[in-house]
Amino acid sequence: MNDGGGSGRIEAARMRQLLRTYLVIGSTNCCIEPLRVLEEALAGGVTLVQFREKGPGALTGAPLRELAVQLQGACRQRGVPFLVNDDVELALAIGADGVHVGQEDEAAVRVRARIGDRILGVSAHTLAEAEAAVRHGADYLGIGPIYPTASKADAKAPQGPGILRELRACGIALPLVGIGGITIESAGEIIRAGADGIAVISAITQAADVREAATRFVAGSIAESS
Ligand SMILES: Cc1ncc(COP(=O)(O)OP(=O)(O)O)c(N)n1
Ligand SMILES: Cc1ncsc1CCOP(=O)(O)O
Ligand SMILES: [Mg+2]
Repeated sequence: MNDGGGSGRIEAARMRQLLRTYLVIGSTNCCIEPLRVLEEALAGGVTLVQFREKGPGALTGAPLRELAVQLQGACRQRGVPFLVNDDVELALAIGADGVHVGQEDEAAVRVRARIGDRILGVSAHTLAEAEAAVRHGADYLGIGPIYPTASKADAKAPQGPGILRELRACGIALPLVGIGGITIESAGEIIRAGADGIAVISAITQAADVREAATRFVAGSIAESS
């Protein structure tokens, strides 16, 4: 399953649906067992999952692969696509539904050649980066950080929702997801600014009640789209 719904690249309309409540998760983001956090978030209705194992204490080697396979299995049980951040080798090895790469990672045009029709997400911070990613075969763009974040040590300066309005005004039509410091309270503004969804790490993974937090994001997303 890459949830393109069969052979060929995923349709933009389907990609927009998947981006509505996009969980990004790694062991360093979780206060309890990552599988338990993911299962609670899936029960709350998250629509897409990215495995992002980065930062101090991040797993490597066999333990990293084992966690990836474990989390992917939980997503498969719920029919939610599972993407891998940065590591194209790992994504291909475990049969993930796609990858997300940034401007400092393997070039999007080469990743597209390696992954075939699987989902390809690319980070963009400027119109030029967004236009290049579109040319190079991205299925969606990750835009941010929108707000300050403690989950990415090397994050660029927060841009605010205005970057989303700018990209849309300049003709970027690809599915967009906002990321960076997004909370339940700020999610609506991200959608109104032009994003198709929101990507979240800490507001879900570090919530006192993960399922409830995910549920509130999903409910907010539905309300914004109605
Ligand atoms: C959905 C989404 N958007 C942006 C990012 C950031 O990717 P990148 O710039 O490559 O930084 P790292 O996440 O690799 O530190 C993302 N991972 N997901
Ligand atoms: C991976 C990434 N890319 C830009 S900001 C960020 C971290 C988002 O984490 P949080 O939702 O906890 O701010
Ligand atoms: Mg990256």
